Amino acid sequence: MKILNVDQIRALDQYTIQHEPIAPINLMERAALAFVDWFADHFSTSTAIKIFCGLGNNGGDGLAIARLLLEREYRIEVFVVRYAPRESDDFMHNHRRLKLVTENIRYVELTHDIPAIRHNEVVIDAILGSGLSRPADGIVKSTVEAINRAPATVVSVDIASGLYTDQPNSPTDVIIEPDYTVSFQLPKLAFLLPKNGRYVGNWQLVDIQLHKRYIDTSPTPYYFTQPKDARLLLQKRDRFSNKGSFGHALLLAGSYGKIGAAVLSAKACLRSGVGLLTVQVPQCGYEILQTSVPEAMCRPDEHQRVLTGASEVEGPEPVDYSTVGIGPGIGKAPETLTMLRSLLPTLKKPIVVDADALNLLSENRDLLAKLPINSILTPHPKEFERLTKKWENDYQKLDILREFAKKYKVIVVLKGAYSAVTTPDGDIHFNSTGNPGLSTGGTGDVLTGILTALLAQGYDPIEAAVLGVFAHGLAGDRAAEQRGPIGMVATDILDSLRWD
Ligand SMILES: NC(=O)C1=CN([C@@H]2O[C@H](COP(=O)(O)OP(=O)(O)OC[C@H]3O[C@@H](n4cnc5c(N)ncnc54)[C@H](OP(=O)(O)O)[C@@H]3O)[C@@H](O)[C@H]2O)[C@@H](O)CC1
Ligand SMILES: Nc1ncnc2c1ncn2[C@@H]1O[C@H](COP(=O)(O)OP(=O)(O)O)[C@@H](O)[C@H]1O
Ligand SMILES: [K+]
Repeated sequence: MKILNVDQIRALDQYTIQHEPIAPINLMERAALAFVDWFADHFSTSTAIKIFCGLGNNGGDGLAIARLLLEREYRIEVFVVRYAPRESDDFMHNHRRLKLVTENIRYVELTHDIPAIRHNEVVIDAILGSGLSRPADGIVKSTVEAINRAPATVVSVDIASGLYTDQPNSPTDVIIEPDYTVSFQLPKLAFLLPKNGRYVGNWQLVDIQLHKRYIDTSPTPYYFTQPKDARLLLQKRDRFSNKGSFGHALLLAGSYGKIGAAVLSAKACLRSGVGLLTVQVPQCGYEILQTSVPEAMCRPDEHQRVLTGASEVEGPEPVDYSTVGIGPGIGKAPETLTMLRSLLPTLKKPIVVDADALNLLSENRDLLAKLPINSILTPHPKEFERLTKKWENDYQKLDILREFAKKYKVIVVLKGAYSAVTTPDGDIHFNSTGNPGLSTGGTGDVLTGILTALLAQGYDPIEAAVLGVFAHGLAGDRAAEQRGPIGMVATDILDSLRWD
């Protein structure tokens, strides 16, 4: 699914009006109806509702929503925040229509016009939408502050008033902090960025049938991976396949005290369809790995506690494996750095690089240029900051991500809520699956195993990253259903992985 910018959203609106065709006021009615259908599924008619409307089209939506809720016998009070003399045409139209059915419309011009809001009420925030062009001030600011102070449940229409759709807010901006955002048709970039969490709440999309042709032909670097996008990437297994058909992966993982990382990665790799797996662990991990992951072959490193790359056991050279996954639990011993230094230039195919392998790269940046093209790097934000630099805001972070992926011709999976899969072309695919239950040790090791398995099977590296990150989050969502987000652990994700 594409994520469009605010100018494209406006143009999409106009395109739909011209080419469907549909009168602007009817498109607004459709949006209001979609909102009200959602609202009716979440709140009963006994709910006391205060709707705050601005003077643009977001306010117009609010007025139409007010009328439709009245038709459904909700108890509503409407407040128009009169911050300017100008009103949009569709606002005026809906204002007239609402006045025909209720006299209960009040106007907020001064702070003493702002009503008291009680805890069992629901506030619908339709003050400012995607047309925000400057920070909220004056009576808008005072109203937003009053709503934020109130103990009520807040539902924002399209986007929280005061939040920019696709540019950074300043830390001093006053913005609605909703419980829910019900937005129209396409996700907004602002919803996916960590710093905006409290200005978005639980966000939902409602379909208002904006014109598909415009969406399909609009260029954008931003995507939001949906189940159907992921399903399209999944390769079917041939009836006459054998284990040789699905690659032989090499995992370099674990160090003394962190053999669990190697075990989790290995299990995830096997649960993601790899044909054969060899794991190289320090000698101290040999028995652990052979016992807990009998499906994997184990090549003990000649070092007792850390990886050096050398082994007394004969085996293929790393370059001869279908792919290599390196990093989970490896630590940063000098011997391990030496291994990385000699290994990287020998590899020809994309690999997966995670955890301390990334930290070693940050401390030895010359090695970045040695990464095979289209390798997948999976940093969490701290690891990514070490690889690059501190960012001032989430938008700058996206620019840094893109620059890095382009410069080193790698795919970067910046992990977290809505993990951002960034391609060497500068596209960013935000993941839609996963939950805070994944914020627990070992879940990243599972992801490394999954991605290594997909590369070994011959998946295109970008597709492997998008699909693997999606499947990992989905397994996390299944685990959270079973165990709850607090009780779940990385092993539960392994048990929940499914590829159908
Ligand atoms: N395609 C879709 O998705 C559809 C979208 N629809 C709806 O339309 C909404 C967008 O409507 P919109 O463009 O009229 O913008 P909105 O934010 O209501 O108001 C802009 C006005 O506010 C002003 N203004 C700006 N900042 C301000 C501030 N801080 N304090 C005070 N004023 C401020 C600004 O002033 P200006 O910049 O012109 O000086 C302008 O006059 C969208 O969010 C959705 O709800 C649906 O109805 C149908 C389908
Ligand atoms: N709040 C969250 N929502 C969705 N996914 C999350 C969230 N927190 C963490 N994750 C996911 O969990 C994994 C954590 O990886 P990482 O930080 O490397 O953990 P570890 O190194 O302990 O295994 C990543 O895939 C990340 O996207
Ligand atoms: K709003």
